[in-house]
Amino acid sequence: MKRMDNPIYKVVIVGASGFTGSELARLLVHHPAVEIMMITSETHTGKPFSDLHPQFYGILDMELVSASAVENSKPDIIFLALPHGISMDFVAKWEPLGAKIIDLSGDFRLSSPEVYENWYEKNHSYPQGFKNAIYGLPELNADQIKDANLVANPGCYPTASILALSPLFARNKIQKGSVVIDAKSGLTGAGIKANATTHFSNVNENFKAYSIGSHRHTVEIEEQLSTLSQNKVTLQFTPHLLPIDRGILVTAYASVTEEMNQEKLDKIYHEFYQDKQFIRLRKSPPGVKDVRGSHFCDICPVWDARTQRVIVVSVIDNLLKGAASQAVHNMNLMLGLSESTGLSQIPLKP
Ligand SMILES: NC(=O)C1=CN([C@@H]2O[C@H](COP(=O)(O)OP(=O)(O)OC[C@H]3O[C@@H](n4cnc5c(N)ncnc54)[C@H](OP(=O)(O)O)[C@@H]3O)[C@@H](O)[C@H]2O)C=CC1
Ligand SMILES: CC(=O)N[C@@H](CCC(=O)OP(=O)(O)O)C(=O)O
Repeated sequence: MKRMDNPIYKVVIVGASGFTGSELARLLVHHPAVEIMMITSETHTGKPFSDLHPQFYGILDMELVSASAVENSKPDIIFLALPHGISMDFVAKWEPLGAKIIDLSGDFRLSSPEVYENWYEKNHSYPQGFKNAIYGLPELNADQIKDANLVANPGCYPTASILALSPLFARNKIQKGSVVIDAKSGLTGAGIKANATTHFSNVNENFKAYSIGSHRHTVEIEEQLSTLSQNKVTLQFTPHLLPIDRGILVTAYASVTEEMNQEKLDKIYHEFYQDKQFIRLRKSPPGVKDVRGSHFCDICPVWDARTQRVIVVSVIDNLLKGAASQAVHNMNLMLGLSESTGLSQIPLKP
């Protein structure tokens, strides 16, 4: 039920036929301060949304329209749930419309077009966009997000990795060059289109690393942790593909710059996240099902006295805290709403 005493903001989901687009719809359909005014797809224009995503049958049967219809629609918020390399053209075209734009792709997450072109190995068609884009990780950037007109929603692996290590980097407790991030993602991280890598028989009962030493999320994590610590951070990041639908589990390893013990480590994490309602600090290592379907990031920092290293485990749902619910959190901040509006889902377990 929409609250009629609140303004109802009009939102558009561009790329609603995909995984993050459909998760955005699931969150926004019951969000008390917004109305979904338009959902777009180029491939499925004219079809009811619930034909593509039958979980919405009788709930959101609205027809998908071409993205070109956005120009005449005067939305307040535009979510771009599009592949990187595609979003940038829509941002360039639609910034003058005056709507606030939340881009779920990687097109504006990095510090400059040059860094983007280096890691994404393609030209950037709208370098001017970098000037206005704010990195949309609410736990670190809430104040800037509130005033932003263009938010670059973080990548899924970077969300889990940055949140796992931020308390230590913010206090400059990490020894230079010591960080190793071992990350595992469920298959929906690869988007809705099947390919050889995501073919059932290549994934089922299988488990493998990919993009070793070269994944584009490496630089996204490095840049954010460098900004936080005001020191240039270089780290190793290795993603793996898990034979599950959704969920990311990160295990991060690091050496520290001063004497440490478990109590001290816990204190650092509790102080850093004390007012962050979607971060849950855990005493035992969390599993991906502990956060599935929710906006939570569960984190368990452990001091390994034998090796004198920190081991931090963090889990998120890649489609939610790693994408759609993070985008809604950003929207709440941009509209001056309570941060948790529409984000109170309890994780789905078993
Ligand atoms: N999946 C995840 O866990 C995460 C994804 N992201 C990012 O979010 C974005 C969306 O991801 P996801 O939902 O998984 O992707 P999907 O592949 O599931 O969906 C992307 C949608 O974009 C639309 N699209 C593709 N090309 C074009 C085009 N040229 N013009 C207009 N629309 C187009 C497609 O719709 P149609 O063909 O119907 O037009 C498609 O449904 C990506 O940038 C991704 O990297 C970020 C964090 C996590
Ligand atoms: C499992 C899987 O394939 N994951 C994707 C990352 C998903 C994501 O967040 O990608 P963007 O930065 O493009 O938004 C990958 O490794 O490319």
